[in-house]
Amino acid sequence: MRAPDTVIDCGGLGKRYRRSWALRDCHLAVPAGRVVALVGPNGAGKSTLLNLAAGLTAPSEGMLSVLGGELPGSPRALDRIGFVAQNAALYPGLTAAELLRIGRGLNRRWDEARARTHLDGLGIPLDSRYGRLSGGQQAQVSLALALAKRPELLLLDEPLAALDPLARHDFMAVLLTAVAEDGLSVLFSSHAVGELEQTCDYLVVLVGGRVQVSGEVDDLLAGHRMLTGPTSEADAVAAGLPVVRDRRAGVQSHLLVRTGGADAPVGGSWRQQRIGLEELVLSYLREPAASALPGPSGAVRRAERVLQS
Ligand SMILES: Nc1ncnc2c1ncn2[C@@H]1O[C@H](COP(=O)(O)OP(=O)(O)OP(=O)(O)O)[C@@H](O)[C@H]1O
Repeated sequence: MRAPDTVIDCGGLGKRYRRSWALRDCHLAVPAGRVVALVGPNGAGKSTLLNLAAGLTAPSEGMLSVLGGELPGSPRALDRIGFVAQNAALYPGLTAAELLRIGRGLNRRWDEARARTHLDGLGIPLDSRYGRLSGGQQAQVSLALALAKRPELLLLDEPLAALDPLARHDFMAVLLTAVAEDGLSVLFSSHAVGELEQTCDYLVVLVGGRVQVSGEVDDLLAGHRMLTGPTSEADAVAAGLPVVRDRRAGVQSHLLVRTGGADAPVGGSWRQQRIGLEELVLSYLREPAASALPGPSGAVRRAERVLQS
């Protein structure tokens, strides 16, 4: 089977719970082979999007497909997707070994040796009851179960939320090893924006149920500049550029602008520098009206990939 170009495609996707919309008019084309961070404030719709991709709930409007055209929840999608829900509460009275046995019975593809090696390597005893393990160990058992399916796409809903820094590090190390070995794609929601730059290579920011930012991390970082200069000239500079965030601090102003990759066309007393992913994400979250979505260049790149394949 040919590997898909995209792992999540949606257009005009909406999900309504009674009168309120959890997601509205979402358009995404997430390329395969990426570790994708899904970021946004509480209630932005992250879990809703992950649940839709896992096939646990159905869209109210629009279209959503996974793994290059599969219907979420269909047998072909279920076989190829691993999902760890938010606060994944596995049966607390069962041991890790018993959970593995259940997984083996429920999945057509099941790599038990991999799961055992994973848990052995972290010193997690297979005969411990899940409910007696620490939060970090429970997260590792959930990850081991999800990876034992050898999924092509792994969906993780806030996997790091309850973990201390060391446990987060261990969790991401196991995940990134699996990504390197299997080439699987990962979509994980997270509030830990400070840690994303080391772990993800694609970013989706959801705000108020809509996609505010989506793109390759490298492109996003290359495509923004922080401009610093005299407030007396800030209006004139801002007028000619797509400004994401405008901060006036006395005589000096800071403008975060989208440049599309090149330096911004400013000189004189203005300095410009690149920013890190955390600052970029926080700037967009503080300015919900700003957006950075794939324009024609993204569409061209996708079209080129299709033509080359
Ligand atoms: N089953 C449900 N019934 C009714 N409303 C729901 C349901 N699930 C989610 N919602 C609503 O949909 C919106 C999006 O919720 P969702 O859980 O997807 O956000 P989130 O980004 O994952 O939030 P958090 O970061 O707090 O986990 C919220 O307003 C929430 O109250």
